[in-house]
Amino acid sequence: MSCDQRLIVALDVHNMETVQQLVEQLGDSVSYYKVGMELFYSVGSQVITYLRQQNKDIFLDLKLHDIPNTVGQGLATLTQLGATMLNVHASGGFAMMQAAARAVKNKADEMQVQRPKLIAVTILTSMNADEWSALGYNVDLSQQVIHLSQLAQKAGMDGVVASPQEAAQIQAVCGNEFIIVTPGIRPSGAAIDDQSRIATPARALKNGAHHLVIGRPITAAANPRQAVKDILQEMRERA
Ligand SMILES: O=C(O)c1cc(=O)[nH]c(=O)n1[C@@H]1O[C@H](COP(=O)(O)O)[C@@H](O)[C@H]1O
Repeated sequence: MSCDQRLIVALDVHNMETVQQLVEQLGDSVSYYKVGMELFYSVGSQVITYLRQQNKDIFLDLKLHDIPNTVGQGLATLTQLGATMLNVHASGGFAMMQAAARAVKNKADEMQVQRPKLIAVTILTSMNADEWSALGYNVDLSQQVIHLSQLAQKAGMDGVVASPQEAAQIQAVCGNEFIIVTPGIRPSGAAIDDQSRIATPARALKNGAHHLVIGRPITAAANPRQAVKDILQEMRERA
């Protein structure tokens, strides 16, 4: 089974044994993995070293959100790990995103390595309209996703994380080169879990997503390799 760079499998587990089992089981069918808070807080940078040894691309998803200096310094450190892509929260603001972009570029230049892509999370895919309005913003959720995407682009981000439901609008205003990463992907019939703004893999790709982040529909499946195979099939047939 050949892999597809558009699929990023979220390794939301908390020990190296499970990581190794999954990566071995998925073999050549997956070339891109996401390491998030659960795994990174549990095992630290050894997972990055391991995935690099396996020649995998890595999205290190730690969603930094703090004052510009703190985020910049944190990202400079993370840049040294050699991940393919890093992220921050767009709601940290324009100056924070600028500081983030600058810090990653400076560190990569200093180390003479390829600069990791840096993307901004717009509004979490778990959030629905009711939860959004409870936060007190007087703007439509999807409008805010578009606004944050434009702000992120202006601040020098390479792309955004958004739901597949907003991908088409983001592409329309930010262009084809701007990377759109969509979690909230559920193959038809799969459990929705804590996600809200979801779509199938095929729909997400049609809407313009460059990468699909998929976790539990693969990692919690009885047969993760078969789950990947089915998802890849769906991506190819209907994309
Ligand atoms: O930045 C992310 O990756 C992310 C942003 C977002 O808005 N929603 C979201 O679900 N994610 C991540 O994407 C993954 C989705 O996992 P599943 O819901 O299991 O497919 C999780 O690791 C989340 O941390």
